Amino acid sequence: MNLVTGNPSEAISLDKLRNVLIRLEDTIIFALIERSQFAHNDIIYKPGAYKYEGNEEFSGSFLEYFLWEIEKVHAKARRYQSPDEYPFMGPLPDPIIPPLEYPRILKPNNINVNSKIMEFYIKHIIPSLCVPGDDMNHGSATTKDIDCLQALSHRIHYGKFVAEAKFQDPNLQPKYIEYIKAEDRKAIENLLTNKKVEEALLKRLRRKALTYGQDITESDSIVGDNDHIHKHLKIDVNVVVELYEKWVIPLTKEVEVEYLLQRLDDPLEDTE
Ligand SMILES: C=C(O[C@@H]1C=C(C(=O)O)C=C[C@H]1O)C(=O)O
Repeated sequence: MNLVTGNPSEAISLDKLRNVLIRLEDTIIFALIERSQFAHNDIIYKPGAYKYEGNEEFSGSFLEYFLWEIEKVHAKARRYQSPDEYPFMGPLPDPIIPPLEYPRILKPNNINVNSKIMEFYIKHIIPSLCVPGDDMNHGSATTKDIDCLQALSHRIHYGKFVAEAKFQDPNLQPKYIEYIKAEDRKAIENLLTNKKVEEALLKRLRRKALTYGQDITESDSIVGDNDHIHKHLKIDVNVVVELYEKWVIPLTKEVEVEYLLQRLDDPLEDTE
C-alpha cells in the first residue's frame, strides 16, 4: 500500500523510506550549520522574556511564540496532518480548504514527541552548537531554530512510515501482531531495530558533517590533513553524531513502537 495515497497497488518499500531518511540527514546538517552562525542568544528560550503586542497574555518563550505563529499558517494550508506538520504548539486553526479523507498512515493518532525534541534541542544541542553569548540576532536565530526543529520533527515522525513498511513484511507480521497484542514494547523495539543500518548511518553522518562543514574555495583542495579540516569546520562533527545517537534514533524508534501499538486498533484492519 502506498502510505500517502492509500492505494494498495503502489507499495512503498523500506528502501525508499530509508532513502528519504538519508536525504533528511543533509537537511538536518545544513539547518544546524545555518543556526551555528549565530550565538546562543539564550533569551530566545526564556519564557516571558518578551511581551507580544496584541497577545499580551502569551507567557511562553520567543521561540514558542514564533513557532505558534508559523504553525497556525501551516495548519490553514494542510489537507491532512502529515508527520512534518505535527505541531509543537497549539491550538491550531482548521484548514481553509476542507481536508481530504485520511489515508491510514496520516490519521491523527496522538503520536507526537515534539516536547521531547524541544527539550533536547534547547538543553543539549544549542549550547554545544553555538558560541555562548548574545549577538542580538534574536529573530534570525529563531528562524533557524524553527528550520532545525521542523526538520528533526519530520525525520523522527517519519518513524510511522518506517514502522508501517516493517509491519507489512509478511515474514515478520505474525511476530509483530503477537507482540502488539501482548503490548510488549521491548520485543517490538528489538524486532524493528536494525543495528547494521544504525551503524552505517552514524558513519555516514560523520563523513557528511565533515564534508558539508568545510569552507570550499576556488583554490583550496578540500582534501587536507584532518587537523587542518577540524580547525576550520563550521560545525562540531561530534555534536551531529551525538544528536542522532542519543536522540534522533531512539525517538524515531519510540514513534515506531507507539505507532505499532495502535496498529491493530483500526476497525478497517485489513491484515488479520
Ligand atoms: C529506520 C529504520 O529503523 C530503525 C531506526 C533507525 C533510525 O532511526 O535511523 C535505524 C535502524 C532501525 O533500527 C531502518 O530499519 O532503516
